[in-house]
Amino acid sequence: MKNNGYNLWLQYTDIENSTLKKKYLSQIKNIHSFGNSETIKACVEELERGFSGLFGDDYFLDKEASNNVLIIGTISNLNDIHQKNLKEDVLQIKKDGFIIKKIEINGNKKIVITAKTATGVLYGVFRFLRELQTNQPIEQIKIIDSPKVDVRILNHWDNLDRTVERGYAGFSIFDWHKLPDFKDPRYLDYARANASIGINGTVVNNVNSNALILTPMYLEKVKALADIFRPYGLKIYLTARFSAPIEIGGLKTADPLNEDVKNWWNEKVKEIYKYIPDFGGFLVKANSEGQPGPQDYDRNHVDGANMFADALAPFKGIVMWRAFVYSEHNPTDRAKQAYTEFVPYDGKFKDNVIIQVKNGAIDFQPREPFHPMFGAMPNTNLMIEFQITQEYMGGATHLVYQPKLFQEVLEADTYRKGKGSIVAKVIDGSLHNKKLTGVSGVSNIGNDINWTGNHFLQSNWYGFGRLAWNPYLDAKSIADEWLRMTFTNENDFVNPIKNMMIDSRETVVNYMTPLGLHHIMATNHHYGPGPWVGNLSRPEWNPVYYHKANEKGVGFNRTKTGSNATAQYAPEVEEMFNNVSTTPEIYLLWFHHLPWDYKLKNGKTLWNNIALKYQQGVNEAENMISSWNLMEQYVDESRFKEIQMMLNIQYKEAKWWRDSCLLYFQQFSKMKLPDGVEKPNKSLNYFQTLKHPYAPGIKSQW
Ligand SMILES: CO[C@H]1[C@H](O)[C@@H](O)[C@H](O)O[C@@H]1C(=O)O
Repeated sequence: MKNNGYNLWLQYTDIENSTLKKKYLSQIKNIHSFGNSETIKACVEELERGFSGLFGDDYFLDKEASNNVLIIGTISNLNDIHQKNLKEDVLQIKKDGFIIKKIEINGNKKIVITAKTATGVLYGVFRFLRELQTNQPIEQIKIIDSPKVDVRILNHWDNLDRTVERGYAGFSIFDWHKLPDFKDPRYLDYARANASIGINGTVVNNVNSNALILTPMYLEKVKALADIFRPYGLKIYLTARFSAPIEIGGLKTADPLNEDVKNWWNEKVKEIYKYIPDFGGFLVKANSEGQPGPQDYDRNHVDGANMFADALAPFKGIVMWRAFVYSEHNPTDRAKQAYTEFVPYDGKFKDNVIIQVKNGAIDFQPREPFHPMFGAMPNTNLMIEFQITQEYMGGATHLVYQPKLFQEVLEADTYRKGKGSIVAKVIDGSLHNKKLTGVSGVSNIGNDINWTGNHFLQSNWYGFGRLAWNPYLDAKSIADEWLRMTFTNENDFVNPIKNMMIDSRETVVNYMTPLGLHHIMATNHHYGPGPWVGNLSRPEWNPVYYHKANEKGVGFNRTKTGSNATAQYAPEVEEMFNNVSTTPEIYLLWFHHLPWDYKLKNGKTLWNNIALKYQQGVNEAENMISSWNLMEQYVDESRFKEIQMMLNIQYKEAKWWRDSCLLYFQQFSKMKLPDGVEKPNKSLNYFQTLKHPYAPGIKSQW
């Protein structure tokens, strides 16, 4: 049968190593489950699904067996003897954490999967299945693991008409037209996939929000989804359009300090909780890119966020208030606006507000320095937002393994409480002892059969979830797990392809935006190169705003002699970025405008370095094809070929990037290309923005 990738990393294919399979089977003779909640039922179903796949025809349960059995249930539902045995271990788990442990009671061996909550048990079940999928020994199994972050959430930029803003994997999986009556089985698989990596929340509609989602007709539909997701520990959240009281409430204003407006939201929230008693709360994009917000009424973000917080607090709901704000009021440097608008209000937001900050201060570039807001608001809850979908990284066509990018950000040192104050500590709340923490990711999921448009980009959904659970994990080991579960345990496949994935992030930086260049993608749709003049309606929608190339040089001076964005970092970081010789070269042109003949550490000119990086990126994209071509024997035909075709497009487009950027910048540098860099193919009209025939992922017209 063709493998169409629908089963993601939950392939549960027959374990190839027959000795290992036998060993597993001898230790799992029966499943004893305790408790009968929907979640515990889901645990048993998942185990059965997993076992029948992994063990194939050899799978059968011996209903009589009491030795070598699997015990499933929350700790309070297990019998006394089990509870006693696990007393010490239970002290180590937090929140939805779990224990998987081999124990022996009266000569009977058991593997216990338990937790304080049923959702924790489910996480343990998926973890146990992962151990089998990746062929780990289970004789002495003892795994105790807890999430380090509270809210681990996907943000779907899905519109009610099923288009997906910046989505490249088809239409939205949420079929609002057929809901609530038609419950697509895919909703359940979506919940399973999320639960398997510990994702516990989802915002099902776009931050560029449509107020209709808050009307009864839509709330019925949202409720249907919530009911399907609930057993999997997946909470539903919605975006709240700030002007909803006017649009669907008939009020004349949405002023957050107006009593009628407050009452309207209070009532609306009550209504939502009638449909969905465990509703998670709101995500709000306000006063950004034309969205309505409190500033329309001369109020500030605190006024706006706290209004929602008050309405949600009685139900324990939260408000994720986005810090991605920029507007024409800040013409010198868009990178500074979020910090300027939020940091002065530190400590003013209510406890159930969490400020959602993109990983960098501009916008999900292939590489950005960490956002200066991380660590700068010690008295405010603050979460990180990553973009799993690849708005600025070739849509779903380019293989870019993003956990490497996520890890780079999480490991960056903010120095806010001295050396070692890394972003991960801000995010898990340990740096400033935060009560509410979160990690969000803009989903790359659509209704394509393989969910993410490209088989390999499933790893970004997977890796996002793993890092949200534990922001200290290593991207390489995540890739290892994912490859084994998704394809095969053959080391001759896993090792080279893992390296290919790990290197893919630097490759995309090389062929798109080396040495700190950024936002030079084609204007509006952001697919392909476009360093030339783009959308003129606003300066910061124009790539020339970001690279500032002229005869004298290239780069954005953000030091104290320029926009002074560096001043938004802790003094140690500020100093490092202000000084060109201590700025890591990967961020050079992010912070400095430098002459074309400026010498880098390798003694070569800036121009030559730029050119060589573009070439390197192309070479690496070509090498990905050769690495993949050696793997035919390990992968089913359909996935092998689909990936191969994608890699060929990526290589073609890497050349497109190299040629257009070098030809464009050469007009200013007026320097020759160094040896080793292929001559751009001038016959193509490169200085034109790609007119995409159907423009996937275009911005919606709100
Ligand atoms: C949802 O809108 C998006 C917009 O499409 C995108 O180009 C930009 O990256 O960010 C916005 C945001 O994050 O709000």
